[in-house]
Amino acid sequence: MKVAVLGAAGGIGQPLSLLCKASPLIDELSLYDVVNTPGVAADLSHISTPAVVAGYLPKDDGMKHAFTGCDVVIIPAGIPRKPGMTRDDLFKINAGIVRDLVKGVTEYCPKAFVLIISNPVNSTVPIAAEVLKAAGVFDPKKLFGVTTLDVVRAETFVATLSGAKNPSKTTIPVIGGHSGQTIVPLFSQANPKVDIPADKLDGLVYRVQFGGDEVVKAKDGTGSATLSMAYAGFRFAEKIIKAVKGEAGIIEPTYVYLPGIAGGDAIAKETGCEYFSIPVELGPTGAEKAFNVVSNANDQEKKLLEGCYADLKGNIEKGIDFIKNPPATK
Ligand SMILES: NC(=O)C1=CN([C@@H]2O[C@H](COP(=O)(O)OP(=O)(O)OC[C@H]3O[C@@H](n4cnc5c(N)ncnc54)[C@H](O)[C@@H]3O)[C@@H](O)[C@H]2O)C=CC1
Ligand SMILES: O=C([O-])CC(=O)C(=O)O
Repeated sequence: MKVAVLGAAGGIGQPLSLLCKASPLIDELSLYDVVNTPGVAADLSHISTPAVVAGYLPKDDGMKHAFTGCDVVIIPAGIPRKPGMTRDDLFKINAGIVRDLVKGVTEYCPKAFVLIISNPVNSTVPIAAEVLKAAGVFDPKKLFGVTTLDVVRAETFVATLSGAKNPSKTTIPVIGGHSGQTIVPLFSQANPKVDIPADKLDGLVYRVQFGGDEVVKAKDGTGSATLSMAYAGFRFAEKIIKAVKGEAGIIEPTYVYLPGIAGGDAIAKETGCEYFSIPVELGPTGAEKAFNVVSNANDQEKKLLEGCYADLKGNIEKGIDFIKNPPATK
């Protein structure tokens, strides 16, 4: 199992690489960034776990060496938000970064599972899909927008009300996209059931939708969530790796191209969105089945979903357009 982290020297990349190095499921860890990967790799390589670590920079065919033979590619490369910015404000810089890295994937590891963390996820995943399509290697079951941090936040914040001792033992579908009102937690479908006092519900939903802003504000100009994102990114990557290795029954929400996944067409029709975060069952070939939790949303959640669709469709179009009609100066 060879895993690459692209943007490995960054705020997310370093702790995510640490978690990968600590995992007994990974044999080879490839760290790629435009800066500092030799140092990060040297540091991690002293940890006494099986994974063999190597760091690469763009020079000396670094991309080729870093990507070749990879089974899983995790992409947290790109700039983070500062206070006052939306995730969409990151598009100008991060769209081109994701495009170029995924072009590298098409050349050197076209069969890899690709996990996109770089924001705006609502648009960077369609960008990745268009690049993979253009190269004739798009497998929708293998491309994922990582929305696990929204799920992790929902689990954590709901526990402050329910008093659950281990927040991660409550399953909460968080669906839609990964920004503001496109993030829709379906607390009515929590398992085990959670009782949320009516006067607390709006505040709880808001906290899940704008949890990222809470961290951006607290970090006061030095970046956005990195440690919780590394945790969430590793949690999702580990689930993919376990599914690939044959573990059955793994289900997690993730942002996927719905028409390419069993059960996805009906959800795309109902939501009007081709890309959507939805619980999917993971298996050896990737996202094997999408679960239509949208149909079971209650009235309050249906209202939230209307707000989600309105924003998400534009974000998806913007990503697709970036590849189909490239701006002259990018
Ligand atoms: N999906 C999610 O839930 C979350 C996504 N994010 C996003 O993750 C991204 C990274 O955030 P941080 O790690 O905090 O940023 P950072 O600035 O600390 O690290 C980004 C890294 O990417 C590298 N990089 C830039 N261009 C590159 C290229 N062409 N090839 C390889 N590496 C390149 C930089 O050198 C840097 O080391 C941001 O876009 C942020 O918005 C952050 C938190 C949650
Ligand atoms: O808020 C941000 O910009 C980073 C992010 O996606 C999150 O923390 O959910």
